[in-house]
Amino acid sequence: MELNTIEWKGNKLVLLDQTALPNKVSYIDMTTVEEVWQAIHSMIVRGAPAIGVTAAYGAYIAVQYFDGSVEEAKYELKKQLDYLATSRPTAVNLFWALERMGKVAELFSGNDLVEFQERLLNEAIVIHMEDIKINRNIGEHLLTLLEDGQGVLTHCNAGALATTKYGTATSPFYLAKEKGMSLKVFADETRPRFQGAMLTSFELYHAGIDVTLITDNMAATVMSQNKVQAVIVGCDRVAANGDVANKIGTLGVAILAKHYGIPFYVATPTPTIDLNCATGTGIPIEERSKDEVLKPTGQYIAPPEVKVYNPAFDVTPAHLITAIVTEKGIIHSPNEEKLRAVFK
Ligand SMILES: CSC[C@H]1O[C@H](OP(=O)(O)O)[C@H](O)[C@@H]1O
Repeated sequence: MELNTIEWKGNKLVLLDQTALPNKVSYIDMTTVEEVWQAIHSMIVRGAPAIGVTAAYGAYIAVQYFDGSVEEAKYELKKQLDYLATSRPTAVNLFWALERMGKVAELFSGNDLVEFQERLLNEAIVIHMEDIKINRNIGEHLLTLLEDGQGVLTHCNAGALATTKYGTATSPFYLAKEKGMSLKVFADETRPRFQGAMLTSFELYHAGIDVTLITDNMAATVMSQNKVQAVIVGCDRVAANGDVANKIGTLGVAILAKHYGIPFYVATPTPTIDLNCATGTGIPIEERSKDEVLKPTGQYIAPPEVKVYNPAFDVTPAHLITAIVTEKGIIHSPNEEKLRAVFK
């Protein structure tokens, strides 16, 4: 089943509605910047790389039909970049992509509005195409750390649905299948939004990849039963010292992996590394609505009035991470010196 998370079709952005999966495969056209903002905020599109690519197209859409001078278009774009930056706070790819779009405008010195608009669309398409290459390269590097027949646990969805193809944490699973290797994937369901159940098990099953869905509280047991030889997760922001923000529950999985002596790998596109953020304590952690916890499937599972704490991400300290794997290579025992070297 070919699923296009994000597609630029002629003159509009088409997004796969990830809130409807796995029961319905449906697509939504994005023709205004407000629709793009809402799609990111409501998680119609989610996953750090996918958010970045979507925001880049959103920046173009914001001035796609603008009528006025280039200077006025630049002013409008700046306003809309700031607006898109409020859609979600944790995945740094959002801000990285918006900054790239802003740079195109800053460097544009012409007076031709159509050329200005074309430059912006072209940058969004470049960011989109780069994402596909980045993910495949991450998969190639991760595959060197795995052996045929191994069990690999993943948390949340850092899959093709969180990116524009292959995924980051799931990239080695797709490449292994291409190469005739077989990996056994254990996908945590990942409460409270169930990205592992609704998205990871869905995409891997339909790709013919051996995937077993487990509840979050089964991770310790499958590790204790030697079913897992590696853990691979995605990330939303890596701090300069190697601390990693990822979906809530990742920290617990990392602690379990350390306890059982299982390598814990973080699949990391370099745009997700934020050297301006010194440590994990500086990463803004999104808190989402109490209803995501109270009503996971529409029915209350607890008293509606009860207090709820719903941080969407947690931070795994660098010392629990065996390696951060980027499209440029493998960073064993990550630290600031090694992360900064990636950009030299
Ligand atoms: C490669 S996707 C990174 C990351 O994004 C997901 O969060 P969300 O579904 O809330 O956007 C999850 O943390 C993934 O690991």
